[in-house]
Amino acid sequence: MIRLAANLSMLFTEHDFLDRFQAAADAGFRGVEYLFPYAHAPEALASALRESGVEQVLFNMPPGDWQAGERGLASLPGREAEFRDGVIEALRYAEALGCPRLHAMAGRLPESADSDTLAAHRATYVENLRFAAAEAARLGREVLIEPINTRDMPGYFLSRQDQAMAVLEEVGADNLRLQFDFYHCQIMEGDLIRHLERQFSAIAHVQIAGVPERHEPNVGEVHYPAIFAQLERLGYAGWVGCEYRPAAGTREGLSWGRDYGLAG
Ligand SMILES: O=C(O)[C@@H](O)C(=O)CO
Ligand SMILES: [Mg+2]
Repeated sequence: MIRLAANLSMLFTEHDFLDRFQAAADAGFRGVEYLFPYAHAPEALASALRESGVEQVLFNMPPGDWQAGERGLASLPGREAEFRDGVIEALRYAEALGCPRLHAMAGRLPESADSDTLAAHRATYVENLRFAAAEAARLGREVLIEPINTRDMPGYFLSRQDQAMAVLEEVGADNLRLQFDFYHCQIMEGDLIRHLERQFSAIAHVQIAGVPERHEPNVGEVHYPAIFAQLERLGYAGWVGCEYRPAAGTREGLSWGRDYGLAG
């Protein structure tokens, strides 16, 4: 069964952040995800979850200075202490929100990156992910890594599926898993169903959006009904994060999800 989660960083932005939980529930979503919870007290978020009856399915660890263009810390040499503090802070929120999985963003390479820079990022990434996975395991949580397309995020360290699979293997932690975002994979590599099949056992969460505009999933070059059918055939039991920017209003664009329980 396809279970849809609303990404509250992109959907329902017509509402104040804490009101988006109820708006998502009213539209038929049973789960929510978003980039970052840290601007709000965990108690306020927990009460928004409780009152709306939706589950918190995912959020991201602190990403460094987002306004300054940072996109995660996990692979950044010299920022290990900050990354590790962020892991502890994210786990504190995960406990308060009952959230089972956390995304650790990798960060960007400098423009001048050479092979030594790449090797240093890779070594830092592996060590930091080992730390994050061990801390998360003590609390029964998962840590996810997500390849992101370098057109939207130039220089992002983790951009390809085989790179992510090699990192998962090298870290070797059962609770370190893959966040498979069909939008990013289509832009970087295509061949979505074959990637899904090959990586299925590593996948803990998937996300969708239309390509190339990142609007509703029924607009653009990806045929999501075939992907949903394949997820069902494979027995996918996780959530499908709806991480797209509505072309007009959020509610106005939900008709694509009628077959999956949305009030479009
Ligand atoms: O795909 C994305 O953009 C997100 O899942 C994310 O976590 C980083 O922006
Ligand atoms: Mg994503």
